[in-house]
Amino acid sequence: MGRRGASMLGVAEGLAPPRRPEPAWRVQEGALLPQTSAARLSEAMAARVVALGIDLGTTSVKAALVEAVPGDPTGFVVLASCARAARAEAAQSAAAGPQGQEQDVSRIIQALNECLAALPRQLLQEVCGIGVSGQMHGVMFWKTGQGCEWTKEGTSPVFEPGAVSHLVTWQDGRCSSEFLASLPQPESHLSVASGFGCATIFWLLKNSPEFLKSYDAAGTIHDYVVAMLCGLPRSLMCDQNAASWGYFNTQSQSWNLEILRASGFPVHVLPDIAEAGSVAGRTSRAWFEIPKGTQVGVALGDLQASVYSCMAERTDAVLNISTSVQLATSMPSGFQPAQTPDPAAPISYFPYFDRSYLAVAASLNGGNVLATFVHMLVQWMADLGLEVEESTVYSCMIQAAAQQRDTCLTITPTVLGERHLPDQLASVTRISSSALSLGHVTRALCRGIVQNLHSMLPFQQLKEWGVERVIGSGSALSRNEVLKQEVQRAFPFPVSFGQDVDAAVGAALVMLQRNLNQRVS
Ligand SMILES: Nc1ncnc2c1ncn2[C@@H]1O[C@H](COP(=O)(O)OP(=O)(O)OP(=O)(O)O)[C@@H](O)[C@H]1O
Ligand SMILES: O=C(CO)[C@@H](O)[C@H](O)[C@H](O)[C@H](O)CO
Repeated sequence: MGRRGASMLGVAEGLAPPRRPEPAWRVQEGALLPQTSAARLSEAMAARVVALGIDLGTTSVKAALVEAVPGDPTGFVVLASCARAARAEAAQSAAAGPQGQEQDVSRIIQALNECLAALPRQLLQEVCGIGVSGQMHGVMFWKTGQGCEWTKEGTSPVFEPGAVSHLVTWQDGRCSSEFLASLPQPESHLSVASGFGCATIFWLLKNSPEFLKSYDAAGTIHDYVVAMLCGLPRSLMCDQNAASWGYFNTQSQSWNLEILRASGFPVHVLPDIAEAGSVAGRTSRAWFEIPKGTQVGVALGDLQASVYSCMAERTDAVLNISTSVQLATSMPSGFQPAQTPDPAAPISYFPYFDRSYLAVAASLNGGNVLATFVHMLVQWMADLGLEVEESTVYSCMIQAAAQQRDTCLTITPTVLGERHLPDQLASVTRISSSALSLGHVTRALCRGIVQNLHSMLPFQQLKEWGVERVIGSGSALSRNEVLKQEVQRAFPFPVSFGQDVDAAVGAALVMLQRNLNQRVS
């Protein structure tokens, strides 16, 4: 993979993220680093290479310190990791109404700071690259030059958000079907849904034009963090995130500027585009114990970063269940999606690395459905005068469902609708008086999440595409035995379960590989 052309910013020396990344920089001599002499290779490998990966998720922030171990079968080791609940839901905005979903950026950065503070200080000093990923589709705004303030937390230098808006997340439902239908047709293979950055900006343009005048930069939450760490003069975004905003053409790697301008869209806030896997800049100051001048990668989509962390073979599919669900497999090299968006299609083609694509069934309804059920129970209990911790509810319901191996209760769990069927909400059928226990309901919810995914991408279809194995990731899956059982029951393949800091590890791996490539070239 070389330079992509003048329109791409921040593309440094060629990084070659492999299509099947797990053994990427496990040195399979010659395969990945063909011009490298054995002497230079062993010299490079002798030095310790540690990268920090960060994932700014919807529910939690995660950080992982990952070291390259060339002799190890996996090629890397996670030295330390940390996750912190963000608890960032902002109060309902009057303009957006109950469909709005916004998060408070200060809380997300606070959770990030807590994660960094919990990692071993000495290892942070050794970090040679920082990779960041996060919740795709969402948008936040800031004022260039005033996006943050640097301060100290204890003895550690940290930044705190300055002139920033809330983050309007991918779960935001303010753009109704009618509103979306009123927008111009994008020149892209991806259609535009509520919660996509450009749809949200169009909505703000129509409903809160004054709000937009307060800011001159926009990005995802992870683009914001990269911009603050590096002190970037303009916001910078990779094609993975740009595609998830809508009105971005992945073939020409450019925004649909003419279409957007013609509709009065504030194109000046759109980020510049960089190649996924390239370096956005270097830290402009020391951050915690990480030295000033450390390379920071352009922020990646959480979907792509999770897949990167665990898809090892061409015949693998990745099932990630965290707040939402994604089932992804890679398309053959050279694949190009049809250039017309199809809003009714349940499968999307998202850009991966090196101009390749992932075929993805991206369901909006995953762990968040279980979280909604838990909130409902906790609220009902409070209404009944009882107090119970959410974590207690999770463990009791998972235990109850583990003992309830089957159920006739059927739950279609689409409380958020789906992007291809926004108005089809959840339903419960086949309710009998003997199937109302906590175990029945939880089993039916977990089964429903998996069955809903199956309705979007029938698992047999994966077989036809040559998939032989499914790798499960995401903490809603790793923490829930019943969900794992339902996954194993539904897939006609062996399923292996990975780690729950997957996207953070994936983001770190991209930086590690880049660093190793630089050392040996
Ligand atoms: N105590 C618990 N036991 C089991 N599952 C839990 C528990 N607490 C939360 N969960 C599940 O984990 C989900 C959150 O997963 P995770 O922390 O991976 O989210 P996230 O990384 O922010 O998501 P995303 O990457 O999609 O943005 C919740 O939606 C819920 O279903
Ligand atoms: O789950 C998410 C954020 O926590 C999303 O970013 C998903 O990754 C995304 O919705 C999906 O992967 C693709 O649309």
